[in-house]
Amino acid sequence: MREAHTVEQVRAAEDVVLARVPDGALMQRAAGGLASALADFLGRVYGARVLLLVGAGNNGGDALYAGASLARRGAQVDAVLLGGERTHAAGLAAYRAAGGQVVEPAQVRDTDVVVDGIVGIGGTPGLRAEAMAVLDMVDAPVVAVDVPSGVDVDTGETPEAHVVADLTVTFGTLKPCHLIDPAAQACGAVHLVDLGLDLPRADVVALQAPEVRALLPRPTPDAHKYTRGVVGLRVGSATYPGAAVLSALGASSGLVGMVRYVGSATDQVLAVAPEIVGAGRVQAWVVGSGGGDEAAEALADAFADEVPVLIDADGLRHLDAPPPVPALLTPHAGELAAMLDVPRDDVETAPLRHAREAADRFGAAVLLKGRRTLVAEPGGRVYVNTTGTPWLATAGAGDVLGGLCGALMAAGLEPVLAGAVGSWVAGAAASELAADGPLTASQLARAIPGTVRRLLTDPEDGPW
Ligand SMILES: NC(=O)C1=CN([C@@H]2O[C@H](COP(=O)(O)OP(=O)(O)OC[C@H]3O[C@@H](n4cnc5c(N)ncnc54)[C@H](OP(=O)(O)O)[C@@H]3O)[C@@H](O)[C@H]2O)[C@@H](O)CC1
Ligand SMILES: [K+]
Repeated sequence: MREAHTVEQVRAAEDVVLARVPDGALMQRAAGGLASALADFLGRVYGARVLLLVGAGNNGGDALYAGASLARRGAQVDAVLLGGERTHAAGLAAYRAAGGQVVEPAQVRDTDVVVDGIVGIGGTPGLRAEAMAVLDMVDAPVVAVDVPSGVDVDTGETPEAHVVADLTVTFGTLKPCHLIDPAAQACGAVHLVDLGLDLPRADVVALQAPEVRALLPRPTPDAHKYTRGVVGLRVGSATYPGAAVLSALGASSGLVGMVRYVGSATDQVLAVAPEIVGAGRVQAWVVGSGGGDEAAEALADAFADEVPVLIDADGLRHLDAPPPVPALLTPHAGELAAMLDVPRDDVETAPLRHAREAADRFGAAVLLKGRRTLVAEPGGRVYVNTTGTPWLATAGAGDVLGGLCGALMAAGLEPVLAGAVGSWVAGAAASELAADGPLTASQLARAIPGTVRRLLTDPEDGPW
């Protein structure tokens, strides 16, 4: 599992290590990792041109020590000191001793890479005018030190100007900005340098293949269809039968023993999945996708069964109070905005904050769909999904996801984990199917069993 810790958690863990290692040792470790990552990024060191943008704090110190290391190995390194007098003194001395040059902004030359050491976890969001001016002058790939300067580290928000990096080399642990959009998009690839920190439990995490594999329900040797769980679908409507079909395909990925369908699209559902049966006892309901005006009644019927419910799309419109059963709500940004009565733009610029707020307000797990889908539990953890491809932004993919997550709930996963595992599997299936090309929602649903099989047999070897 990848964990993202807050600035406060990182500082506390660093303090413990700083108290027991010699002065500067932690920064040397960080800068050593940064220098190696820069060497890998450049492909060569001798003769490579490197431009350091050095801010006033320790982030600039990291850049200077890494620059010194590259200069000693024959790189031509220039540094612009944006912090003036307050530049990290020991880092600057080491840098000069290694042959690194200090230049004025006006002297900035063509370079092979820009190293953003403007500001790290000690910064406030935004970039100051001088930093922006220098960034405007250069046209080269950017490697960010710890975080892309200017982003909000703890929330992943980008309220002001910020660096957009090709690679971010971070230290000790990830921070929320490395996982959560929109800041995550400004990080480029993320490389973590281990500092040996002893860190507490993180509130922002991203499941990886081994955890997903461990969480996936699988039949015991003596299983029968009822012990594996039965999921019920109250989705689709006369107007939107397709949503029922896609939800049914998502739920029929083989992860539960049986799927039931109750609604007005039975013929269409049976045409694609003849194993689906009608009304009866279930361990979880899926309500809402394409439900139109039928969704209100479907929701009330589902609640009456007192089993966990996944509520999507039209079902969310009828939710004005916390659901009376354990629930997973699966809005996209527009639906979440309506649930919280805020503009859609607010949700898109601050997805973490709004997913958490909705989870608290509705007392339910909230899965906010997006490039980086978030699954928040009330007052607790947020799971960030890192699988998937931009091609997954296609009509009906949400219906498939709803069916899949509902099946996982029926199989016994608690709502937040059903959301985290389901979104991981759907993203992984999309990547396997079409990392670089188009896919449709029905193709996605049909790809899920194969992805699950590969994950169960060889978790280290997928394209995830
Ligand atoms: N702790 C450790 O042991 C280790 C820490 N490590 C490294 O240290 C970094 C944290 O260093 P830090 O605490 O010195 O803060 P840092 O991020 O450099 O910035 C603070 C300075 O920036 C300024 N400033 C603020 N906002 C600004 C803005 N928008 N634009 C421009 N300037 C702005 C602010 O000054 P101000 O001008 O506001 O008075 C202040 O002087 C961390 O990210 C990692 O890289 C590693 O070496 C591993 C070991
Ligand atoms: K930085």
